[in-house]
Amino acid sequence: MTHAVPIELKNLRWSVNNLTILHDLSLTIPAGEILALLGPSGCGKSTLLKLLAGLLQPTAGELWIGDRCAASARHCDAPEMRNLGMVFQDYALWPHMTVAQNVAFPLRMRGVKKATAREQADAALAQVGLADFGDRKPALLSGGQQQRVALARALVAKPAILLFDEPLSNLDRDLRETLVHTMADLLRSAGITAVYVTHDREEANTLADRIIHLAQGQIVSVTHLSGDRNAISQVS
Ligand SMILES: Nc1ncnc2c1ncn2[C@@H]1O[C@H](COP(=O)(O)OP(=O)(O)OP(=O)(O)O)[C@@H](O)[C@H]1O
Repeated sequence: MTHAVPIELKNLRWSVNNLTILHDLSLTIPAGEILALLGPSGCGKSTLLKLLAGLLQPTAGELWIGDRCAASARHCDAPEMRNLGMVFQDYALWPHMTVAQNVAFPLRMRGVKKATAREQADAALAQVGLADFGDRKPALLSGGQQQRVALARALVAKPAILLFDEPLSNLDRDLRETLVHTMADLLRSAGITAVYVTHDREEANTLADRIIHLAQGQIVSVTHLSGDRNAISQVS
């Protein structure tokens, strides 16, 4: 079990070329919550994810991760200081490495010895249902299996936060349905705080504790799914 951390956005703004893309967002994501970000193309979902990851710096406001101000207009903690993992749409696996080497890579980068890293990679692969796939090359795996490898690679370093950018959008519907359940189970049992960007309302409904609906860089409504799964609050 990971030590989950809360995330807090305090009037977080991001502008580029005098254009404000995210408008002073304020939001608290409690430790261990799975939050889905839903909204039309161009509303700012990926931009918000990049601010959380440390790939962009806010123009104004503050981002708090746990009890630390991770970013503001004055400073920005590097991604590797934030104890987070990311899973992308295109898997981003290294083709020249085996599946196990891909999963072990974040551990090797931290100086974990080869044998220990392999053991932990095998355990992470077992978690995502790929126990026997460690010695294969990623190209020999299906899209759904490659995305499981990417998930194992994100989980292996035991991050406090996982960020997902439309991870299932390249897969067919049946696979998406299976994988979304696998992800929800893994995130809940690991107690990870997760932010999950998607276009797919059903996926968000299945996975998330809460859905934030974004439009034109603003939060327009919030749907609470745990407890009363139909409670929707409008944000004026
Ligand atoms: N570096 C940049 N320079 C100029 N405009 C940018 C830059 N990055 C993002 N934008 C603009 O910010 C807006 C939000 O982009 P973002 O990628 O966050 O949207 P999104 O909701 O993730 O869209 P999609 O669902 O299509 O991925 C878009 O209008 C985009 O063109």
